[in-house]
Amino acid sequence: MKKSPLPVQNVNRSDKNVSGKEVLVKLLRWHFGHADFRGKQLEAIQAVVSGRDCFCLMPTGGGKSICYQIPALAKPGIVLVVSPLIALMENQVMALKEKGIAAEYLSSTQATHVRNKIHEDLDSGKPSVRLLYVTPELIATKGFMLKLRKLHDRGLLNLIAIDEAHCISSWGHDFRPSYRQLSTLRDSLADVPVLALTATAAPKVQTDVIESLSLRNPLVLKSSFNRPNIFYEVRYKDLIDNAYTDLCNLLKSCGNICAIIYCLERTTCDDLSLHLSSTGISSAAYHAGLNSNLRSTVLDDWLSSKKQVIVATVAFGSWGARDKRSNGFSTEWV
Ligand SMILES: Nc1ncnc2c1ncn2[C@@H]1O[C@H](COP(=O)(O)OP(=O)(O)OP(=O)(O)O)[C@@H](O)[C@H]1O
Repeated sequence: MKKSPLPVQNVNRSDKNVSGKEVLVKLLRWHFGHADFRGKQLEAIQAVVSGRDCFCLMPTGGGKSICYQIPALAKPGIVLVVSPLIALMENQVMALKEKGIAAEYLSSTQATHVRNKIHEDLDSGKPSVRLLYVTPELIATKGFMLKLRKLHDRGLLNLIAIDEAHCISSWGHDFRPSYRQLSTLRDSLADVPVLALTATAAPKVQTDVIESLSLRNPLVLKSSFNRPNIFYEVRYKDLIDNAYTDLCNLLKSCGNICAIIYCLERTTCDDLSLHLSSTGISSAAYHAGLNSNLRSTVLDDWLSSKKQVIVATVAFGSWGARDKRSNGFSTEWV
């Protein structure tokens, strides 16, 4: 059953009240069912709802999304979320909609009528959308920047959240040129607070992100990267008779688990996925060589447990296993 959202108008609009812990915890419990904030979440949320820029470093799965989702519920207006991957946007928007939260994403993969509907909402007197996910490429277009300025002039832009903010830095492992364009956001939308989120800890990257986005006196939050619930093991391919067989045995010994296997090359994904399927492990390949419909289907099948294992390149997203490559593949259990 969908919950009706806690009406924003019930929240007193003075910044002091909307950033109060009691109000924010109430929103967290009502909409997300979590008992309390974790790590640095509350500090990040309080900073941005009070209008301060924030740089937030949290490990993968640390709960970064809540840091911009709660502000969208605490204050009127729209939270713009810049995300590098359509699969991630789709996934978050779907999860938010299931919770009764008005979220949308804009991407070139959507049908024109879907995009038009979102634009109509944005152009209406009182847009219903609270979280709008977009790619950095869209921000770089003149037309969309104009739209953002109009929303801003009408006092409707609450926050700009930049997920995977390390992509802006050429020092990082994931530099994406379109992220560089985000540096224009500060010039065009000067007084909208910016929240930069990343799980990449290199100090050079942090400084670069803060400078590139022109964050003003940002609150810099860094969470611990110690993940006691994660077990790491490296197996060297040259010490194993057959890496595929070893991997199949490992998967089978874990029972009916859900897994991601990251590979360096598309052909390895296809090949390994076929191999796993031939041994009775339901799996699918995911990489940039597949069309977006197929990638969406693979993601849905995996999320709904129709497929047990996804064999992917980094196109599958920044879900954390990128740096753990060893001898051709790495795995992350979820
Ligand atoms: N305060 C909380 N209490 C309990 N669970 C939480 C809390 N905040 C977030 N979570 C849960 O933690 C998980 C990870 O959250 P989330 O996806 O936001 O992490 P993330 O830091 O954005 O990860 P990634 O780096 O992969 O994007 C989710 O299942 C979410 O529901």
